[in-house]
Amino acid sequence: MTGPTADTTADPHATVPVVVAIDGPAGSGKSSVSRATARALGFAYLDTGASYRALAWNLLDKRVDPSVPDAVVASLGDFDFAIGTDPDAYFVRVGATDVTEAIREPRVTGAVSAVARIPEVRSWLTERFRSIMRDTAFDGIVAEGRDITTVVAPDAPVRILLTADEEARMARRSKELTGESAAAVGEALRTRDQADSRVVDFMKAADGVTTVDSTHLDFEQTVSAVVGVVNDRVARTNETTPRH
Ligand SMILES: Nc1ncnc2c1ncn2[C@@H]1O[C@H](COP(=O)(O)OP(=O)(O)OP(=O)(O)O)[C@@H](O)[C@H]1O
Ligand SMILES: Nc1ccn([C@@H]2O[C@H](COP(=O)(O)O)[C@@H](O)[C@H]2O)c(=O)n1
Repeated sequence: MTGPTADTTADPHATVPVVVAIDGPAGSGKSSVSRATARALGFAYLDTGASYRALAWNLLDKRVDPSVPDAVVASLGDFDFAIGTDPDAYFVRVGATDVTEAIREPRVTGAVSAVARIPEVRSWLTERFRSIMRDTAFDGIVAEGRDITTVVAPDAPVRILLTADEEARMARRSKELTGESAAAVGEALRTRDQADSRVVDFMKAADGVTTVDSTHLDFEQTVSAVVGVVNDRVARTNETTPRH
């Protein structure tokens, strides 16, 4: 299915990719819902958290301490990572190593916030994200993370805060991580949100950002709600964009 496209003002025959920016706290459904939304719209999907995770994985692999900013920044020079943006062919690689699964391990999750709070890391990755969004061959791209609506793509035509109350998020995460106790899963989720929200505010919607609260929605209903916001915002953007 082909999704909506945004008109450009300069050339009526040219289109720029529609950027759908989605932020939210841990376990709110950003990755799974964004990927399903991208699939439904025929768009690309950019998982920015996976890039922060890949960097944390690389540091642990090279025995660099993620809490030492100078060492982390120095490692960026030879940080060679690639991420798949086709929602049907998702992968994360560091050099020749496929780390798609490894970056979800608790040891990486436990290290990632320290890495993400370093300003040089944020600006280095932000540039990568912007170039991936700009160069996509798809009609649009759904990019999800913590600062996409506010820092990475504040001018995106569609900006969404995807949220759910803490109880629902903890329950969903616990279901996935069957090897860990619900208490440990809940504590890890809360600690990470607290650390991350000292760096960027993803708990409340910035001006112009639409909130989708999935607390009382199942997965399919949440995807439909997000697709509905995209179609509505793109239709409005096209109505108000002058044609030449
Ligand atoms: N509306 C929903 N109802 C039930 N389960 C859901 C819903 N939305 C997402 N989920 C499930 O919740 C779990 C967490 O979702 P997901 O990993 O996409 O969250 P996330 O926001 O990307 O988390 P993190 O930031 O920690 O990576 C997944 O198992 C997903 O399938
Ligand atoms: N835009 C973003 C995305 C992620 N982070 C940091 O990465 C961690 C992992 O993200 P997940 O979405 O995969 O859970 C997250 O805890 C943040 O520390 C970020 O800072 N900005």
